[in-house]
Amino acid sequence: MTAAAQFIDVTRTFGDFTAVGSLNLDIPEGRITTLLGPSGCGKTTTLRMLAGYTAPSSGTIRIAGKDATRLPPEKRNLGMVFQSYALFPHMSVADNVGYGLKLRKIPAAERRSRVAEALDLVGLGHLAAQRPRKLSGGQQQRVALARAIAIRPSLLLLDEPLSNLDARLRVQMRAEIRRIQAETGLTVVLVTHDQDEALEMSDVMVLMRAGHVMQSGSPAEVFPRPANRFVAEFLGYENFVPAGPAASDGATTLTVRPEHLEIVQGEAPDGARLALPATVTGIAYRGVDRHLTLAAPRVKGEGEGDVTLIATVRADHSRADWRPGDQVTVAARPEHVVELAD
Ligand SMILES: Nc1ncnc2c1ncn2[C@@H]1O[C@H](COP(=O)(O)OP(=O)(O)OP(=O)(O)O)[C@@H](O)[C@H]1O
Repeated sequence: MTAAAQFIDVTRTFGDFTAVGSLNLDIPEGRITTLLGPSGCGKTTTLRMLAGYTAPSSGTIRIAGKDATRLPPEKRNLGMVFQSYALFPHMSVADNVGYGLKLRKIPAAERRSRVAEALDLVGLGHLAAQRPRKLSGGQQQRVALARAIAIRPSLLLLDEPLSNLDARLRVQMRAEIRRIQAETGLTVVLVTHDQDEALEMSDVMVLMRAGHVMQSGSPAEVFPRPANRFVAEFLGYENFVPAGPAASDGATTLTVRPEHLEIVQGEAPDGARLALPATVTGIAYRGVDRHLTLAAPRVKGEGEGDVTLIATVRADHSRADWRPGDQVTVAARPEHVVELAD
C-alpha cells in the first residue's frame, strides 16, 4: 500500500510531558485510518501535527512522499472537519462550500461546478441557497464535509466529526462518510474515542495510549486479537482470567468475550481451552439473551478473591433458567480464548 502520509519517529512534548512519543505510522492512500484511544492519549496532537497546526519536537512528517515537517497548514492541501463545524453564518451553504476555492482563486465557473458536485455528493444540492442556521445538525455536518472535499484535498482530516450529533444520526453518518470516501477515493484520517465508530469506519485502526501506538491493523485483525489488556478493555472485552502455566510466553491473562463463554453443569466439553468452576451470582434478562455474572475462585497463588466473569447466553427453553447460587462450569473453546500480555 502506498503511504499518503508518514510519521517517522515523531515526538511532541509540552514542557516535560510527552504527548506523542516516537510515533512511526503510515497513513495508507485512499483508505480511512482512525486514531482511537481514551481522552489525552495524543490523537488530536497527532492530527494537528499532520495538519501543520502543531510542530513536532523531533522527527519527520512526510506527505505524498515529500518532507512536510515544516510546511505551513495552507501549503499541505488538507481538508479538515472539526467537532464544531465552524460554518460562516452570514454566507449561504453554497458560499460556505465555495470558500476554500475562492481563497485558492479558482475561477467562478469552475467554482460553481465544484460546489454543486460537492453538495450533490453529500445530498444537499437542494439547500445551496440556505443559510446554515436553518439546517439541522446533521445537515450542517454535511456542509462542513462538502466544504472540506470541494478543494480536492490530498488528505481529509476529521476530528471527532460526529460527536455533536444525536445517537441515531451519528450511526447514519458513519455509513455516509464511508460512502463518500468510497466514491471519492479520498485518504481520510479520523480521530475518535468511540470504538464502535472506529470498528465500523476504519480500514486501519490505530489504538493509542499515553502518546504511543498500542496496536494497529484492520478491525478484522485487531478486534479478535487484541495485543494487550489495554486494547482488549478498550474494545469491550470484559472477562480477564490469569493465564496459568499452559499459556504462551509473555501471556499473563486470558480473555474471552461474553458471548463465547459456555455455561454447563458438570464437566467442561471436550477440547475446552478454559474450564473454571464458578457460581452464578446474578442474571439479567435481555430479550432473547441472558446476561449472567459469575464468580470463579482463583487458583492458589494467582491472587486473592474471585474472578468475576460475564457471560451472554441464549435462552434455552428446554431447561429451567440459571439461578443465583447455581454451581456451574464456565468453558471456552480454544479459538475463542485470546492470550494477552499486560
Ligand atoms: N498545547 C498544549 N499544552 C500542554 N499540554 C498539551 C497541549 N496540547 C495537548 N496537551 C496534552 O497532551 C496530551 C494529549 O492531548 P491530545 O489532545 O492530543 O489528546 P486526545 O487523545 O486527542 O484527547 P481528547 O480526546 O481529550 O482530545 C494531553 O494530556 C493534553 O493535556
